[in-house]
Amino acid sequence: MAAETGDSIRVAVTGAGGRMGREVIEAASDRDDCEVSLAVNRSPVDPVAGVEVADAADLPALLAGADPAVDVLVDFTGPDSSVEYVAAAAGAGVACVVGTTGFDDEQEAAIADAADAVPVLRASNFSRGIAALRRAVSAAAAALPGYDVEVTETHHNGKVDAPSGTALTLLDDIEEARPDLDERVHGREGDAPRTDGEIGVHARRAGDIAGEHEVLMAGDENVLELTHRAGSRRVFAAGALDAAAWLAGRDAGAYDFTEVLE
Ligand SMILES: NC(=O)C1=CN([C@@H]2O[C@H](COP(=O)(O)OP(=O)(O)OC[C@H]3O[C@@H](n4cnc5c(N)ncnc54)[C@H](OP(=O)(O)O)[C@@H]3O)[C@@H](O)[C@H]2O)C=CC1
Ligand SMILES: O=C(O)C1=N[C@H](C(=O)O)C[C@H](O)C1
Repeated sequence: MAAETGDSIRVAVTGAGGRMGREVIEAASDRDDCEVSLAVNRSPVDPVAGVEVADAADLPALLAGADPAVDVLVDFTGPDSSVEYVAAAAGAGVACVVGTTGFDDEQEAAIADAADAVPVLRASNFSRGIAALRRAVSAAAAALPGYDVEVTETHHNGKVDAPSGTALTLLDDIEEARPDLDERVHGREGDAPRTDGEIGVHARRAGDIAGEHEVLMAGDENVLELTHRAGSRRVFAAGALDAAAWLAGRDAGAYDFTEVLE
């Protein structure tokens, strides 16, 4: 793998005109282990950090004709487009790092199918801090049976999906540690007393907040608040490129970001 051999991997970026696409391209320009050899976007955009951005409709042909070949595609777009881009990469034998969130079950399955053909690493959050938060939340949930749990996420006012993919991942972790918690209640209004088995879920949208996640656990006169704040989107771009360098050259299959951090 690049990190072990010292070689630089060739990365294709989809959504190159987006918040994260731009961050990934800019972050890659400061690294020795990867270079962006292909960037695409649905709508026309000017070059990003000196990288020309092609029409996303041409991605299959561009991947097939790339010489040298692209090693890893990095995708931070939207669910319907992400499925298309990952299928194009799989068809071209290109590994995929997928950061897009908001997939429905059918779209999740389509992304998973690509792992039959190429290495696929999908993560709702590419920050090391959230990986640490997940471990802390799982341990706390297991250590505090019967406690009430609430999850709150806060993001910039341009975020489309709610709750965040990270919040959904945290909810999965909590429910695995606390099987008695089996109902997700999204917001509250009117006459809405807490019921047994529920986890409250809240999504806030404001300013250009990169991403904050808080898990509250309360019971027996104890209150536990576990919180992660991303200082900027650079955190996620760095993690995604770390994942790309780690994934390049591996066998086809589904991989997890926690493996990259080991
Ligand atoms: N896993 C992680 O660590 C992180 C994940 N994310 C996720 O990445 C995704 C993109 O976030 P962000 O960069 O802020 O979004 P933006 O809206 O800023 O960018 C989206 C980019 O993808 C393109 N795009 C292609 N298809 C779609 C589609 N169906 N819907 C929306 N955009 C599309 C857009 O092109 P065009 O402009 O032509 O529409 C745009 O260039 C989100 O799902 C977000 O949750 C974000 C940060 C970290
Ligand atoms: O849309 C964003 O910005 C982010 N989305 C991801 C999510 O939905 O969890 C990750 C991060 O919180 C930023």
